[in-house]
Amino acid sequence: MPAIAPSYFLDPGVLAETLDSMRAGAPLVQCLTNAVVTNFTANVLLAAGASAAMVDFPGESGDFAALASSVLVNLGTPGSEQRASMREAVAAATAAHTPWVLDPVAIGALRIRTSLAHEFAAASPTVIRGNPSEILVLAGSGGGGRGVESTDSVTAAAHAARQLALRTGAVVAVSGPTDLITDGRRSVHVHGGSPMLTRITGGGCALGAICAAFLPAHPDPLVATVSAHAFYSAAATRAEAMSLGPGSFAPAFLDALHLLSPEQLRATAVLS
Ligand SMILES: Nc1ncnc2c1ncn2[C@@H]1O[C@H](COP(=O)(O)OP(=O)(O)OP(=O)(O)O)[C@@H](O)[C@H]1O
Ligand SMILES: Cc1ncsc1CCO
Ligand SMILES: [Mg+2]
Repeated sequence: MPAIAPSYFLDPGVLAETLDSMRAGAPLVQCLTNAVVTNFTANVLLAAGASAAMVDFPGESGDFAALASSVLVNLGTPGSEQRASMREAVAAATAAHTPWVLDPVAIGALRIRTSLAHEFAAASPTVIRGNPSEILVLAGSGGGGRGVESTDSVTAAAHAARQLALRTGAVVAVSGPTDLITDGRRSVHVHGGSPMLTRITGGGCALGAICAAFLPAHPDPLVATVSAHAFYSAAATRAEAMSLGPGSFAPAFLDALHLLSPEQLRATAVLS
């Protein structure tokens, strides 16, 4: 199999329509996410036009997963109570057909989150989103990155991403300078973004929440996930142009998520 699969052509007009329908639907995104990025993630969702609810306690998370538009399960700080909440939310989301996103943060050497990620990957997530090192671990062909950071390239994880997608039935999204989104048969690269997203915390974690926000907006999860990445990248490019460094990038990014129009997304998105 070649390192890079033939690209699937997606009309940029579809990205614009999906952004429009995400905002029109104002999805309620339940986030079970890590303690570092919770506030930033909620702000990113609100700026984009979605709603956020960090309902992550046992006894509540399952009930809420049945009502939410979509769910994010991010393994960044997986304490025992959060692990119980996540299991409850995954079971309820599955029963209620609520789409959900798995972000297997920093798996590899860390035993608890690595086995939890394998458990959840086998529970039919709609999307698995991670950096290249995380995707390689989940596919069974890597040892992990450096904490939450990747030590592998997107190209090095491309084959593993397709295999993981075919095995789990999930759309797999791999982030980096160029993002790769695949369902195992179709692959799309999203260019753009900003290295500033790696100089603030939560650049990848909030992208997982945006993927969850877009899932109810299009029936094809590959199209929804590509639209989410293209939107996020376009906003980051615009924010970088308006900022001096990480400190001013973060609020400029929220502004750009709020201001970016479907027409601007259609005109500036670069896919291959
Ligand atoms: N060099 C780069 N140029 C442009 N965009 C980038 C670059 N590196 C990462 N990105 C973008 O940053 C976002 C986060 O990707 P990254 O791979 O850093 O996630 P992550 O490692 O999971 O982050 P987190 O620390 O939140 O877990 C994505 O939108 C990606 O496209
Ligand atoms: C820094 C950090 N540590 C655990 S989760 C997290 C947020 C970025 O992934
Ligand atoms: Mg990450």
